[in-house]
Amino acid sequence: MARIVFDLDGTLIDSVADIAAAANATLAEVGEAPLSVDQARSFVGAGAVVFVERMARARDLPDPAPLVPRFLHHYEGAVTQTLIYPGVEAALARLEQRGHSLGLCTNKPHLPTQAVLAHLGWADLFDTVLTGDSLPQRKPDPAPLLAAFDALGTGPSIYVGDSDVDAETAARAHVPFVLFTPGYRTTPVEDLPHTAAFDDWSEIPNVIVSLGV
Ligand SMILES: O=C(O)COP(=O)(O)O
Ligand SMILES: [Mg+2]
Repeated sequence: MARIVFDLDGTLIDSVADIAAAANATLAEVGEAPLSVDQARSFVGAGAVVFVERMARARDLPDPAPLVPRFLHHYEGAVTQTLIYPGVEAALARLEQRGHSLGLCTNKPHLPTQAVLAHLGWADLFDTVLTGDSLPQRKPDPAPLLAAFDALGTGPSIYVGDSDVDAETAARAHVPFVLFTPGYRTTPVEDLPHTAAFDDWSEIPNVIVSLGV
């Protein structure tokens, strides 16, 4: 049986509306105009600090540092607009029934990750959870992904994610990468290295079988 690790934002959940709301609450506090949801989506993937750096650049703010704690404060409980992609829960239940172990490796910080997992009733769904601040390194550094696989014991490894950062992380960790194409990637599918791709969660159990694990 395999160790299957999943990314969170843009892979299991569509959370950009909550992230944009936290960003826009932050910008409002410093008298700046809001981001569009599309703009916010294009800034997600490399963690909260990089998100704030991109947001500050978009508003010509020279120093992102003071915005980081403000953004994290608004982000902590930002769960109400987040949606689970259709078919995710049935697919994860199926994989678990087949005996695979399931982990989470996200660049989302610990507090909003815990908040959204609790909100969705997923607090006990994953056998291990690595967040953007669990280790000194975050994706695309392979360390958190490798730590997630280690925590799941032994067996073949598969990483499922949506973004350019995820593709690079998997390549650097030397593990097969399964790409969820409707997520938050900013690069065409054909330009992202991947082992397999899918656009509907009902396909994932068969995709995993096709990888021979
Ligand atoms: O917080 C981010 O930037 C991205 O989170 P993810 O790694 O779950 O896609
Ligand atoms: Mg993602």
